[in-house]
Amino acid sequence: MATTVDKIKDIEAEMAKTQKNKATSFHLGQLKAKLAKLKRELLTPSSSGGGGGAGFDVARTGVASVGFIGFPSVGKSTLMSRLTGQHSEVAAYEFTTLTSVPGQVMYNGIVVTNPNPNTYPHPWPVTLCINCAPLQMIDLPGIIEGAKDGRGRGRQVIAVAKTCHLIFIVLDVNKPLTDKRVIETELEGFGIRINKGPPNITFKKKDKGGLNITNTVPLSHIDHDEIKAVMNEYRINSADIAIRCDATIDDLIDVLEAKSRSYIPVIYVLNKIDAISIEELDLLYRIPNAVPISSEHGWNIDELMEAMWDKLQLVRVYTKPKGRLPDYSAPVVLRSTRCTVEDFCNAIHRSILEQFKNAIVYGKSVKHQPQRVGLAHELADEDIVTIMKR
Ligand SMILES: Nc1nc2c(ncn2[C@@H]2O[C@H](COP(=O)(O)OP(=O)(O)OP(=O)(O)O)[C@@H](O)[C@H]2O)c(=O)[nH]1
Ligand SMILES: [K+]
Ligand SMILES: [Mg+2]
Repeated sequence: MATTVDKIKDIEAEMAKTQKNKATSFHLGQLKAKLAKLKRELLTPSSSGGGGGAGFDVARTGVASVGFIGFPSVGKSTLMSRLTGQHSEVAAYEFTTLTSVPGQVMYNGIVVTNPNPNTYPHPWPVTLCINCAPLQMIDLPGIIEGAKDGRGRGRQVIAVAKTCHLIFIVLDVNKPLTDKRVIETELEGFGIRINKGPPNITFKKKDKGGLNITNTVPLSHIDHDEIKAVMNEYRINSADIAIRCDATIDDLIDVLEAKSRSYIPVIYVLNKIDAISIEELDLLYRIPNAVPISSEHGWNIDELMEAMWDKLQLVRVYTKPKGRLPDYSAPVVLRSTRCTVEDFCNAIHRSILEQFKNAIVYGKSVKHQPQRVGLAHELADEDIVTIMKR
């Protein structure tokens, strides 16, 4: 019996020899959908095509975790030791790291809360926040091309990265830059979408009425035939599909496969810049979302930390006990997708909700300084909050 990998190869071969035009678009849509389903099968651990074997996942600590992905010997473990002080074996030979190694870094973002009372929305003096947030770093074994299809232990490695809040794709600047594309393809093949959000497509299944496809922008990549072919392949006969971006067939499939897709920010960590010239370094600075560093020499690590903080989009909220100054020593750190007053209360202690009356907020999330808000109010970075009890 043909394995899932074989079936995938067959479909890919057929797609390669099928020219894209009006007459073939239905067929191509069908093939793409088939391919997506087979790939999902491959990623489901219990499937026959699956790699099996123990995973590398680790207990999560801190407010967010950052996974290190890269080819062997690009310097992931050197970076890990540099950032966290956590020892992770470093050596010149490939596959030195054999399992996941977690460590913690305290992001020491210094927050100047009141540089100018006229422009800053609260009346307290300049204060520094030192320990801003504990972040978990996860050093991982090196992967090789074909990892997503089961080569080496790449699948387990990428599976850990898929549950992280940020991925460092670590590259050796002495190696060809095409490595970047290879790693991206590995992650994409595993359902990870890099530095982008879900496509702006809404999709609602219905019991009857057929397919109702609307688009608010012209579609230059797909026609309705292709969309129908994909839906047909997913056995969806009736649905409202509203497309609000110039979507591709892959975007549509991502929406249908939403459960197995993860949208994760990535920083390209371009390591070993100690081995190149200034002219070469200038070129590296043109690559978007990249930070050139030297793990070994500790060069540009601060810039990497800042880029990490920006990408994580964490929200620091300071508590202000009634009648006292805000406590800047230890912010409550929330993720930007879950940063309501209710999330804030839960992060402190569950029991707070039982006595909650309202919250008094100073900061960027409110129009008036201060403003009384309820549980559903979304907080912003550096807000100051007093919880009023009943
Ligand atoms: N010149 C230079 N060498 C580095 C740098 N960082 C790491 N190395 C060297 O690169 C080699 C591999 O480093 P590791 O940290 O073990 O690389 P890794 O990516 O963890 O490797 P695996 O665990 O095998 O995947 C070692 O010889 C390091 O000393 C750097 O910034 N500059
Ligand atoms: K190594
Ligand atoms: Mg290593």
